[in-house]
Amino acid sequence: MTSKAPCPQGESLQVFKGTFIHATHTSPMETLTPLILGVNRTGKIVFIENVDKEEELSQAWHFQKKNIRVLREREEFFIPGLVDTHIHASQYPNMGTCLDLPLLEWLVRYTFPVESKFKDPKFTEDVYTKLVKRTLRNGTTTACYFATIHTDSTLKLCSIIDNLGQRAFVGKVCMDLNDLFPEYKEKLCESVVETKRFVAELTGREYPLVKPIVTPRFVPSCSSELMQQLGSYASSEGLHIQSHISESRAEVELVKSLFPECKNYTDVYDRHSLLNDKTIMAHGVYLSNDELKVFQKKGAAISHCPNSNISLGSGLFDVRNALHHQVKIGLGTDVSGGYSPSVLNAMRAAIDVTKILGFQSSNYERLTYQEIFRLATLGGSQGDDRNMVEVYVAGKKVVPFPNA
Ligand SMILES: Nc1nc2[nH]cnc2c(=O)[nH]1
Ligand SMILES: [Zn+2]
Repeated sequence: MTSKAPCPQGESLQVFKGTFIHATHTSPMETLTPLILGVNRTGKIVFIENVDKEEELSQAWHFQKKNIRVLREREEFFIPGLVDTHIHASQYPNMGTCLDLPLLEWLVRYTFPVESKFKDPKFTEDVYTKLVKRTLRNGTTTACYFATIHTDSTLKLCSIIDNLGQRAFVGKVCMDLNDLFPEYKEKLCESVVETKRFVAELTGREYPLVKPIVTPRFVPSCSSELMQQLGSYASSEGLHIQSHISESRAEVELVKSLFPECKNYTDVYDRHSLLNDKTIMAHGVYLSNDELKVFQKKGAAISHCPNSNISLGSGLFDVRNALHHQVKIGLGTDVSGGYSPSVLNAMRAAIDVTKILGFQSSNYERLTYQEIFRLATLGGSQGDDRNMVEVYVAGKKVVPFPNA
């Protein structure tokens, strides 16, 4: 996206004029008005300038001023696309239901059964098409998806996303332990081989916007051997990693009992090479300050999933404390632990959570609306190195995260 683009003759453009609102590292919400923006046929922004350049631009780019779409003042405005940093595409059939149990029981009773159904190609195509269309309608232009353990079904999700034009990281779920629902798990070797097949096939398809992400489900579902192999594979290939961490008290206790030699939950992932600057971990409600320091040091990010944390009764994640520790934070809907596929809903839930934390301690520094807007946009894009393009607004270079 650059204002210094060349100006080919006769290229057909869509041109818009109006208020633009965005977030930067130094300002959680900045209103730029009025600006004029041109988009070419491939959907690329070719210029953003002050409106006083309108005449000059219309000559350079050969568009007629009567064709400019002028946004209604105070009613219409542009914002960046919303980023959902944690969503289970495969849990869409359960969305809005089945929220009467805490996490570990909820997984066994409702979640593993629905995910098992994705071995059926017809079911896969039907559900994933509806889900991706729904997230796009809700303004999600980028998403980090969990699919299921089924490789071909997960590849189908990728092709649907590519077709519908969303930007995404997609993970084939890896899990080799599941005593409570043994129909839904893989063998250790199968999980690793299938992850490699998934990555190879997806990479080979060269979708411009859809990339793989290595996805161990969470510590209780993965053997130490599986985590080790996934960690070293992700490192050797430079792949992104996603999982869950410290979502509920019972889960944290379970992990403690499974890995008594580790200092804490974060240490388990760290010892298995799963914590680095390409990692995004969902929830983090019960992370200690020591663990947050490790996140900061490693450059790992947290997906704040407030709707899910409340719906499953997991707890309240303290975003302010994590930001004080300089940890990267984005917002996640966590469908279907969260009952809504909308990042706007996640923003509302994040506001509720910060208010509740404010009720609990009088000197708590609540998040502002503007900071929550930044979490939903720029915050969620921080780990995506594909965003590292030069951005010019009205001829001025914008550096979203100068120190990142
Ligand atoms: N919310 C949520 N937490 C998890 N932890 C492990 N799996 C899941 C899941 O599917 N949803
Ligand atoms: Zn989740």
